[in-house]
Amino acid sequence: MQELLTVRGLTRRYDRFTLDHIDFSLPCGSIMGLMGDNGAGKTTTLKLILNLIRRDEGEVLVFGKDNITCEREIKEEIGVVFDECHFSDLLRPADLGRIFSQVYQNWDSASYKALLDRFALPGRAEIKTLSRGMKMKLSLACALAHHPRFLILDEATGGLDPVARSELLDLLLEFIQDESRSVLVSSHIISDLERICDTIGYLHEGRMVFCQEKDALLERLGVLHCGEGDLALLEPEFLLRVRRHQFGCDALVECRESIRNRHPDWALDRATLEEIMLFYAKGEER
Ligand SMILES: Nc1ncnc2c1ncn2[C@@H]1O[C@H](COP(=O)(O)OP(=O)(O)OP(=O)(O)O)[C@@H](O)[C@H]1O
Repeated sequence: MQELLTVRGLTRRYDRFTLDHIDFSLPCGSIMGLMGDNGAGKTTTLKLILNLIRRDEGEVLVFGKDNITCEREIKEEIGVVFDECHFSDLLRPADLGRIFSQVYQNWDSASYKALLDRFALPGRAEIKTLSRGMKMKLSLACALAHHPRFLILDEATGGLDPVARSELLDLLLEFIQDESRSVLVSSHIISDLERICDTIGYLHEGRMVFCQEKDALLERLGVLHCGEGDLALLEPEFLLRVRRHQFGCDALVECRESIRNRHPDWALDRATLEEIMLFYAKGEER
C-alpha cells in the first residue's frame, strides 16, 4: 500500500520536553489515531508535520515529498482542524468561504456551502454567536472544502456532543472510502479512536511506545487478573506491564491465545485501548 505520510526520527527538543526520534507511517486510505496523556507530544508531532514549528532532527514526507522544501504544494492538499477555532469572532462563515477561495486553488464553494448545510451552520451569523461545537464543525467545513487528500485533526472531537461526534466519525470514515486519502487524528476520547482507526500510535513522554494496526493489537494483547503466585508462573516473554492493587495484580500480556492454551483456567480478558494506555502510563515493567 502506498504511504501518504512517512515520519522518521522526528525530534524536537524543548527545555523540559523532548519529542524523541518518532517513527511512523500512514498508508493511503487509512485512519491513524494518536493517543497519549497530557503533554505526551501529540500536538508537537502534528505541528512538526505541518512545519508550524522547527524540527531538530528527522524527516517528514507527505505524499512522498519533504514537508519543508515542498511546503506550499503539500499544504494545498492538507486540511487541518485544531482543538480551538482560530477564526476572528467578527467574521461570518460566508466571509471565510470568500477568504479561503483566495487561499486554496482547489477551493470548492459549492462543497463548502453543502458542508455548512450538512452541519446546519448559518452562513451569515457572526462566529462569536456560534457554540463551541458549531465552531468545530465550521473548522471542519473549512478543512474539507478544498478537497484535501490528508486530514489532520488535533482533539477535534472534544467540544462535540455524542451525536455530533458520531457524525464526525462517520464523515472521517466516508473521507477515506476512495482509498486515496488518509486521516491523522489525536484524541483523548479513546473510544472514538477505537471505533474508526486502522492504526494506533501511543505517545508517552515524547516517545512512541507503539504504533500498530489496531485489530492486530487488540487481538494479541490481553489483561490477566491474578495473584502474585500465578504471575510468577507466567512466561516472562508474555508480560508487558503490571498493576498491583489490594487484591492482587492485573497484568498486560501479549500472545493472549498462547497464554489461554497454556493456562486455560486463568482469568484472561481482551484489552481495550484505554486499558493498554493506563498500563503503560501507570503500570510497572514487572
Ligand atoms: N513552545 C514550547 N516551549 C516549551 N515547551 C513546550 C512548547 N510547546 C510545547 N511544549 C511542551 O511539550 C510537551 C508536549 O506538548 P504537546 O502540546 O505536544 O502535548 P500533547 O500530547 O498534545 O498534550 P495535551 O493532550 O495536553 O494536548 C509539553 O510538556 C509542553 O509543555
